[in-house]
Amino acid sequence: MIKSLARRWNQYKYRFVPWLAANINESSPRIVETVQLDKLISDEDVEQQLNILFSKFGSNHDVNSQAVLDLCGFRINRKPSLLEDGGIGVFVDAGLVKSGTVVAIYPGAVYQPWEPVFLISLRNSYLFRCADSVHIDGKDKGLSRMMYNSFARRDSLRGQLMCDNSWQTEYPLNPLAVGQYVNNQSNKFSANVAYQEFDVPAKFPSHLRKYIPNTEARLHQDMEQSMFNRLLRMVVLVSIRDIHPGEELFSTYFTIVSKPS
Ligand SMILES: C[S@@+](CC[C@H](N)C(=O)[O-])C[C@H]1O[C@@H](n2cnc3c(N)ncnc32)[C@H](O)[C@@H]1O
Repeated sequence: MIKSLARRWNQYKYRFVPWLAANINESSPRIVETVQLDKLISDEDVEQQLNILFSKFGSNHDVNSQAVLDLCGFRINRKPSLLEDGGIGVFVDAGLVKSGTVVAIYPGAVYQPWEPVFLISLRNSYLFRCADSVHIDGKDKGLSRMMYNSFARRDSLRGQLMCDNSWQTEYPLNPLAVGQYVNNQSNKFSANVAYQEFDVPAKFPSHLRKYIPNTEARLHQDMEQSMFNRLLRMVVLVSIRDIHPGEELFSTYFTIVSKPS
C-alpha cells in the first residue's frame, strides 16, 4: 500500500511545486505515458528551429523580434495576464503561431538533481522542475539573478558571455526568452503550449550560444568539463495548436507520467 502510494506520488511531476500545492484542485494535469514520449516535436526539429532563428539574431531586441516575425510568423510580448490575479503573462501580439512551433524558451540557471536548490527556492515561483529533477531557476531578481550572472561570467571566454543574460531585463536580446512568465491554464483558458525538455547538443554552433538564455550552475568543481563537450538542458515551450494574435499563452504546470521507467 505504502509502496503503491509512493509510486503514484513519484509519477507526479510538479513543474512549479509551491503554487501547485496550493492550487492543485484547479489544475488539470497533462498526462503522458513516458517522459521520452512527451515530445511534441523531435529534438532535431527543436535544434533546427533554434539554429535557424539564432543565426538571424543581432545585438538588438527590436531587430531580433522582427527576425522572429519574419522567420516564424509571430511576435510575443509580456503584459498583464487575462487571469484575475495572474500577474504578468505572455501574449502573441502579432502574426500566427502554427501548431508545433517553438514559441518561447524557459530561461535561467540549470541545477542538476544533486545540486542544492533550497536557498534559491525560497519565495521563488519561477523554479521549474524537469522530469529528471533537473531544476531551472527563471527568477530574474535577487539571489537568483546574482547566481545566474556569476555562473555566466565564470563560463565567459575572453570576456565574451557564452549565454544570454539579457532575459533578466525588460528587452531580452532573445525575444523568446520569456517562458518563465507563461501562466498555468485555468477553467476559462485551456493550455495552448507545452513544455518540452531539450538537451543542447555539443555540436550546437558555439557562436550562437550567446543567444541561449541558460547556463549551468555547476556548483561542484568535480563536475567541471569543457563547456563544448557536455549537453546543456533547455526547456522550450511548443504550441499544441495554432495560436492567434491577442491570445495569451497558457501551459500546464504539472504532468503525470503514467508509465514511469
Ligand atoms: C512562473 S510564474 C508565471 C508568471 C507570473 N504570472 C508573474 O507575473 O510573474 C508562476 C506564478 O504565476 C501565477 N499564476 C500562474 N498561473 C496562474 C493561474 N492560472 N491563476 C492565477 N495565478 C497564476 C502564480 O502566482 C504563480 O506562482
